[in-house]
Amino acid sequence: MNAAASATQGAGTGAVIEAHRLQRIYQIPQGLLRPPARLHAVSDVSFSIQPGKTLAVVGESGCGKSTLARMVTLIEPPTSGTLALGGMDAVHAGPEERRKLRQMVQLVFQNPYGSLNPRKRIGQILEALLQINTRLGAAERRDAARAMLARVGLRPEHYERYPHMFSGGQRQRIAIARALMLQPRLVVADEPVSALDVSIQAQVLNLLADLQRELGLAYLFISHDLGVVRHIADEVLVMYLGHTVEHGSKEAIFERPRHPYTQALLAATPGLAGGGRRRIVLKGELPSPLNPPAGCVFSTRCAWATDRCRAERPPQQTFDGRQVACFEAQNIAAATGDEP
Ligand SMILES: Nc1ncnc2c1ncn2[C@@H]1O[C@H](COP(=O)(O)OP(=O)(O)OP(=O)(O)O)[C@@H](O)[C@H]1O
Repeated sequence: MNAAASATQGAGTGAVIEAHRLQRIYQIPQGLLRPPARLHAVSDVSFSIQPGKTLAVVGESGCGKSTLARMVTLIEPPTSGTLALGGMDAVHAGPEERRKLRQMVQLVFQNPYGSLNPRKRIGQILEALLQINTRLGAAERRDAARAMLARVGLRPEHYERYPHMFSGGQRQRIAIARALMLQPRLVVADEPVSALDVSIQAQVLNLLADLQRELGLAYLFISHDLGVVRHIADEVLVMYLGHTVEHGSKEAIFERPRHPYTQALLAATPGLAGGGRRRIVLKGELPSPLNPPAGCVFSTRCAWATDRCRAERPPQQTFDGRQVACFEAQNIAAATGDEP
């Protein structure tokens, strides 16, 4: 399939986003005498999200989650691969199409304070988006901003206040309000609750779930916290060193993880280790993406790795109702008495 044909496939499936074999390589300067090194931040990641559904992307720091978020929100182009938003090709879009695409997908960050102008009142911050992107008059913009504040659980008087006058949870509500002002279809939430107290986390997650139900939003939810992901995800994509190692329904991933890395992540999360499942403890450091292992990228830390794993990269295969990139998945399941 050529790039343009592949990028419009979301139109037929009804998916809000369809990403196919996304890759992002950074060129890292090595001084005057050596050519730049190639850092594979994201390699060959594919997924789609339907309206009203949440795909969570999980993995350790440095595995490429934020790079993926920047590609999906059109901040950075992929080095290769295709991306369609609402059935429109987002990689080859012209300026007018890009404007439409940018409204279709919005980003919520971990630390909203950094992105809220401290000198602007909340009402101004929300209205500015409408002023730039719509033809609404001043009164309509004001009504829309007030309505959005109410929708995210803030009070009308908050309209006149400045960002520093809010708590962390309230600021995240403002960031969500701002993300929704232009009626996006996809919200990319990059660690949206990691900076909040646990009790506040639950409130913000409930708000996101309510808004998703009301508005039919698709979420790409990026988190290293599997406890949070278990509450919000429909599907989970596990990344390691830029690669998808496992991708499936929340139930498949949490109840019967098949990749040793997913198993290790779950084992490391209190309360999620799972009944009689064998604990797999991660050994060693995350390798440098500038010098990734040959073969399976997880092979240097995997207790099950064979010579083949160290030499050959495992392709994604369907096993027990999910995609998993592991030559040994079946053997591990058999050895641990956990066969499908
Ligand atoms: N602009 C850039 N230039 C060069 N390398 C980059 C750039 N952005 C990210 N990287 C590298 O790409 C890899 C993936 O980074 P990324 O920030 O996407 O990971 P992450 O999973 O989001 O981590 P974290 O949770 O710490 O943000 C890392 O090795 C990082 O150093």
